[in-house]
Amino acid sequence: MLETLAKQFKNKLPFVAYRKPNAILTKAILQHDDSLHTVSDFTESGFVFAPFDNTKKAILLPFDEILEEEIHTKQFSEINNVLRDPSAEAHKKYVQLVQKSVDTIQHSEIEKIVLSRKEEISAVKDHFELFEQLLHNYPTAYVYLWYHPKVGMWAGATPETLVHVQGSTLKTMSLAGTRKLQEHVVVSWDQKEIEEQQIVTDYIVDQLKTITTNLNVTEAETHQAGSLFHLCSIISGRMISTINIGDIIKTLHPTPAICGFPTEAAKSFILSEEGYDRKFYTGYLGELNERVETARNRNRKNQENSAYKAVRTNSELYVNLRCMELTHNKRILYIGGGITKDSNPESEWQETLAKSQIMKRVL
Ligand SMILES: C=C(O[C@@H]1C=C(C(=O)O)C=C[C@H]1O)C(=O)O
Repeated sequence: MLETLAKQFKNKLPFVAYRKPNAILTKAILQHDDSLHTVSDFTESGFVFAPFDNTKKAILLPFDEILEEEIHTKQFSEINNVLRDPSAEAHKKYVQLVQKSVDTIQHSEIEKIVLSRKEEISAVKDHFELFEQLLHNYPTAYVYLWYHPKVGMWAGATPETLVHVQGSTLKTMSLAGTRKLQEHVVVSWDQKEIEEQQIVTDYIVDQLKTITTNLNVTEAETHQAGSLFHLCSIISGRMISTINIGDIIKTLHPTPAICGFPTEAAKSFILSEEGYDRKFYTGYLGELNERVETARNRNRKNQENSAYKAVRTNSELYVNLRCMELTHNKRILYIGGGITKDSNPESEWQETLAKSQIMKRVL
C-alpha cells in the first residue's frame, strides 16, 4: 500500500490512509483526479477533512478507490532525542497567553479556553516512513496520513472521537485533563481536571438532549493515549428521525475539549489572541456517510437476494489532535491544552511539551 501511496503522491493526486483504534488493517482512499471537493450539506459520501474554524469549508475526498491491507511496521530508529526544545521566546509567549486566558476567565462568563501553539522542526524522515512510525507506536490511536496537492499533507495519531454514527445510533466522547505516564505512579485526578472534563460532558449532553433519545453517559475513566492519560466518558444515544450527521456535527463541533466554553466566546478569544491559524488542527476527519450493506434477517434462507439486504450509512469522525503538517522540509506540530480559572501557566507549558513528544518520537 505504501508504494501505491508514494506513487499517488508523486503524481500529485489526493489520498488518505488511516488505521482505526486497535484495528489490524489500514485503509486508503485514492482520489482519481486533483479536484478540490468540499462538503456542502453533509449528505455527501467520502472522507472528510475539516478545519477548526467551522465557518470555513470541510474538504471531501470521494471514495474513488479503496484499498485495505495490514501494514507490517517496524521501529526504524531509537526514539528521537536530538530535537531541541522550543525557544525561550516561545515559552515566554505561551506562558503570557495562558496568564491572559486565566485573567479573562476570572473576569468574564468564560469557563474554559483551549489554547494551542505550533512548533516547526526540520524534516528528517520521509513522509511515508513517518506514517509507518505513527502506525508502529500508536496502535490504540486513530492514525492517519492525508494529502491533497492544493492543500498540503497532514499526519497524526489522535485519541479523540468526535462522533460515530451507525444508522441512527450515535456515540461520542468527552475527553479532557492530561497527565504524563510515570513509572510506578498510579494516575490521580485533581478537582481542576475533573471540572474541566465535566464542562465537556455537560456541553455534549446539553447539545444532544433535544435531538437524541436513550442518552447514556458513562462515568469518567482514565484513558491512556501513548505516554499520556486523559479523563474520558462515552456518551451514546439514538438520533431522532429528522436528524442527520450534518446536524450532529454542527451541534458538536467545536466542543469544549478543543475550543472552550461557552463556545462562541472561547472561539473568538482563540481567533483573536492565539496569534496563528490552527488550520486543520482541532478540526475533524474521517469517513462520512459510508454505505454499508447489512443482512436484514439472518434467518432468511435467501440471503443473496437483495430484497433481504439493508443499506445504512456509517460515519466515523475523529478530532484532529496530536497532529502535524508536513511540508517538503518541515514538520509543523500543533499542540494545545485546556485552560480554566485554576490553571498554572508553567504547568500548561509543560503539558504542551509532553503532548509534543507524541509526535516528536516519530520524527
Ligand atoms: C488540545 C489538545 O488536547 C485536548 C485537551 C486536553 C486537555 O486540556 O487536557 C486533553 C485532550 C484533548 O481534548 C491537544 O492535544 O492539542
